[in-house]
Amino acid sequence: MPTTSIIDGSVLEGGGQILRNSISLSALLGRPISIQKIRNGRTPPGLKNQHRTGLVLAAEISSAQLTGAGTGSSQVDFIPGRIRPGNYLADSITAGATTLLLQVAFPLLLFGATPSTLVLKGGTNCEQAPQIDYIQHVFFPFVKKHFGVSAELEIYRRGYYPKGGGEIRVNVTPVKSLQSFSLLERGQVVRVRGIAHLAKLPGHLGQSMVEGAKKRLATGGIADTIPIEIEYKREENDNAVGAGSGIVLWAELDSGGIIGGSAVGRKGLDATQVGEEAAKEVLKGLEAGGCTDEWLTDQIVLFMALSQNCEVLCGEITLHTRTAIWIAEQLTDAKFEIEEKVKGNVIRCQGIGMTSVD
Ligand SMILES: Nc1ncnc2c1ncn2[C@@H]1O[C@H](COP(=O)(O)OP(=O)(O)OP(=O)(O)O)[C@@H](O)[C@H]1O
Repeated sequence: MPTTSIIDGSVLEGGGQILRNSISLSALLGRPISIQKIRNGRTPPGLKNQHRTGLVLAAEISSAQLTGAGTGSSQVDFIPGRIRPGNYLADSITAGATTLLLQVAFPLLLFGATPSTLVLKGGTNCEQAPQIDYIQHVFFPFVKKHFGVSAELEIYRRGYYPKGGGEIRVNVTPVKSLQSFSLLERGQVVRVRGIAHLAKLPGHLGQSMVEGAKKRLATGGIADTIPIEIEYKREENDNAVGAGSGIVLWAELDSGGIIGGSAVGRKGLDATQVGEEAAKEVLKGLEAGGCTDEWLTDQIVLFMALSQNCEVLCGEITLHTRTAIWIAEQLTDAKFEIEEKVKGNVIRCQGIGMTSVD
């Protein structure tokens, strides 16, 4: 058996991402790990329900021996076995983000021998996590186009904070290996698209989010020759557990890049402001000069490490991105390099060229 790698969960961002990325890599490489000082950068530290659910799901998929994964725990040990593709269900019970459950499980199923299906229950549109529409319209299109992966996502029911109760289904088609790519020109904005969604709230709030977003995009420099297409959708009352709202926008670049921005409705913030907030994020992402926004950048690091040779012009390099790079370099032989440009930053990765075993 390979020796156990010790991962310090308090390093850099010190949050849940360290767990998810290191568990995914451990399972894919068949390398036992012990993660210590879990979420030491957060208050309170230790495992929350969402993280625990993700760990259990990853352990199921990779036939792993998982110990210490109780709520609040500061150390888990994970001894991975064989990755078994199949149909999996995970329920965070709370409004814990389904998208973060996906983040830990998706890379494993991508390298399975046969297709898999994930049914994930919990929050679909929460703060501090990608909204499900971000995964559908920013993350998946990007990884499909550039890494050559294939996945279909259906949103059955939206789940908002605090009740959760959402449900998504993801069909994953496995790959033999990930494509390499070079994306060094930001290019021009072709169009901005978006979705405003709400449940158990008056329908006009959807319209206000759209108006707020459009107005802010226009005053923020999106030329009136660039199409802005934002739809809004109100869930049927019996198709949502709790009330909630939000909006996800994305600017499509002719280079193949995508810049997302989003906001979730909350008390004290009117719907127009929710739309404006999401638009401001897109404008900030565009201003940063990259082909990826700050969140997409940290989310593709693991894929870059598993691919052979990638380089991408990114916007802001966040602590999340630096953390993802740190984990990848701890657990794999991938080598990353960041080059600061006048506008944006190029991340280059000499990856490990992972191939599926079967
Ligand atoms: N607005 C957003 N749009 C897209 N992705 C987001 C957004 N906010 C956060 N994310 C993504 O969600 C992930 C959050 O990681 P983080 O370590 O903060 O996780 P966490 O499990 O919520 O843990 P913690 O509670 O420890 O912060 C990152 O991959 C980040 O890119």
